[in-house]
Amino acid sequence: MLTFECKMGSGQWHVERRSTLRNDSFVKESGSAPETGCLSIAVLGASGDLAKKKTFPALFNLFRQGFLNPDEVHIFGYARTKLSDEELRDRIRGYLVDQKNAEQAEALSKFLHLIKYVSGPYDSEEGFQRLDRAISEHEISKNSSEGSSRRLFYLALPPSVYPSVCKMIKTCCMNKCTDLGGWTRIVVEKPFGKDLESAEQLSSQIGELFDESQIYRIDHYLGKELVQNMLVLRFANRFFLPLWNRDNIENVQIVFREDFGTEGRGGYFDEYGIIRDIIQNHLLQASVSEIIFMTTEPSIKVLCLVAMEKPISLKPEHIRDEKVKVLQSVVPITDEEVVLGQYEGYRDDPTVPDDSNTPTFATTILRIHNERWEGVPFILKAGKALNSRKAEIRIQFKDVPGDIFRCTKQGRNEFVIRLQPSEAMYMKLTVKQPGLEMQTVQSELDLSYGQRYQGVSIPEAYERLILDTIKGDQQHFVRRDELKVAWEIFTPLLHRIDKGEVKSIPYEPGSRGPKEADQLLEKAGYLQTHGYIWIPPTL
Ligand SMILES: NC(=O)C1=CN([C@@H]2O[C@H](COP(=O)(O)OP(=O)(O)OC[C@H]3O[C@@H](n4cnc5c(N)ncnc54)[C@H](OP(=O)(O)O)[C@@H]3O)[C@@H](O)[C@H]2O)C=CC1
Ligand SMILES: O=C1O[C@H](COP(=O)(O)O)[C@@H](O)[C@H](O)[C@H]1O
Repeated sequence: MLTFECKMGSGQWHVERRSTLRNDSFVKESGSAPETGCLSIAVLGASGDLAKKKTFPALFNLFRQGFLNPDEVHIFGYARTKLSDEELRDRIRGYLVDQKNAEQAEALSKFLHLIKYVSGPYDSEEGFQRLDRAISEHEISKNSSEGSSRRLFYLALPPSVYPSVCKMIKTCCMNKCTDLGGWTRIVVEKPFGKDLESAEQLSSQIGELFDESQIYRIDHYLGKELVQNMLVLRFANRFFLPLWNRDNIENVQIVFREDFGTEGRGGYFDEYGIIRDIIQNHLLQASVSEIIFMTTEPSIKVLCLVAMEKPISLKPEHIRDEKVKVLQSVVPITDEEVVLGQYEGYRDDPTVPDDSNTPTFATTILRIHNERWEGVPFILKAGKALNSRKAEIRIQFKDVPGDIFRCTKQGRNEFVIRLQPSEAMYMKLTVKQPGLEMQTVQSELDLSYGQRYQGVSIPEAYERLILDTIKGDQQHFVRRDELKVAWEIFTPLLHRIDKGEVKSIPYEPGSRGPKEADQLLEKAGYLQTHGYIWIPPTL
């Protein structure tokens, strides 16, 4: 159900519930078919941070909402740490649910009973044979015929162990036959490699073991509600079609900000930095293939969805083809269009070297050499320990030609897609200031989800993507060629940073980042609206 609002005579908002307007042709086109049969989900690295904070909570939410049928599903945790089933359950319990919610408490207890833990190393057959036996016992207990059972392996592990783990799965844990629709799929987290060469090497190692259709490279930004809305927004609305090009758009910004630092992940982060952690993946691309690579790199993925041409259909391969094309049109990044920063205090983490140049902030401009986007800067900005937490896409339009109101100084039209928090889309526009005088003022047309879709819970990105992997829908995952082009764009810059040729400028935690980044934006043509700020409406 969706909620719709209408303004009543009293000036009160009345919230009306109507059935969701579902377009079944979309479901058919996207190629996912319903599947049934025994489902075993193995979370490898179950003792870790991602597993407890994201993977198990997403599985629990799917279970609670009826997407994981207790008559078919079993969940296995696997890691080296020695734990009993009960100890694993105790570790994750607090992350799954609001303990005071009685309704959820009952579901929680049922969910936890579906979880079994197997301990073993990542590079020896013995542990994986035990995992296979545990899975087989479950399949037998459910009377599942061999050919229909489904096995999903979620690698919540550091990428360094992906090759050996994939080899062990292939040797010991594959679904024995697939003649009744059964399958084995692998979900892989980001970062998938450190540069073009290492990513390609990893792709080849895994590619020798699994078909692309079995690999799901996750980028959880592709699972965010408003990222998923991009195609609909762009291609189902007459408003946008004629405007979405270099004739009307001055610049595009894709921004990721966090108001906290690396918080205990300093060792990992220092090896990768903000470009590999956020920009090269989340902000840039928007999907790659059936080993499921769960990557969390939002910038590149988001850029693809903003800049790509209309796909010939909604089939995952058609969408991913368009994404690859737009990435292939990105020209090499120049050092003049990059500002790096590192927050003061970052090196206090004992796992970070005292002389680290690793950026915790970066603004970089990408230029797309094609008919639609020539001359339009795509500004990708990501930073940790800044003054706010948000992720958004900001499309700034050109000034109105022959402006009789002389209002350009107040601000340009902007279309903003707020991915998080407080999901929203709003259009900043100039209107007449209400009153007797003819004065203009900045205002907005606002679609705030919290207000517009009251009572509709927006799924977590991981929930949606795990469900897609179960359904076999690869649309929102990263295909190998997409990953390759994404690395091609950033590898030369990353190598220059690694060699210390591009320096990170210190910035104060809780600030906007280095002032040089704002100067770069201004140079690129971004005009900030002064004296106006959008405030998410409260109910
Ligand atoms: N944490 C997060 O918020 C996010 C993480 N990711 C990605 O998800 C994956 C897992 O991340 P996260 O859970 O934070 O990682 P952790 O460091 O918590 O590692 C997960 C588990 O892997 C095992 N492990 C850790 N280091 C090694 C090693 N060097 N060799 C072998 N096994 C090791 C440990 O289990 P044991 O010792 O018991 O075997 C650990 O519990 C990574 O690829 C990460 O980049 C992506 C997005 C967000
Ligand atoms: O992939 C990652 O994403 C998180 C931010 O995810 P979000 O969904 O909370 O926006 C980021 O903190 C982390 O550094 C990165 O690895």
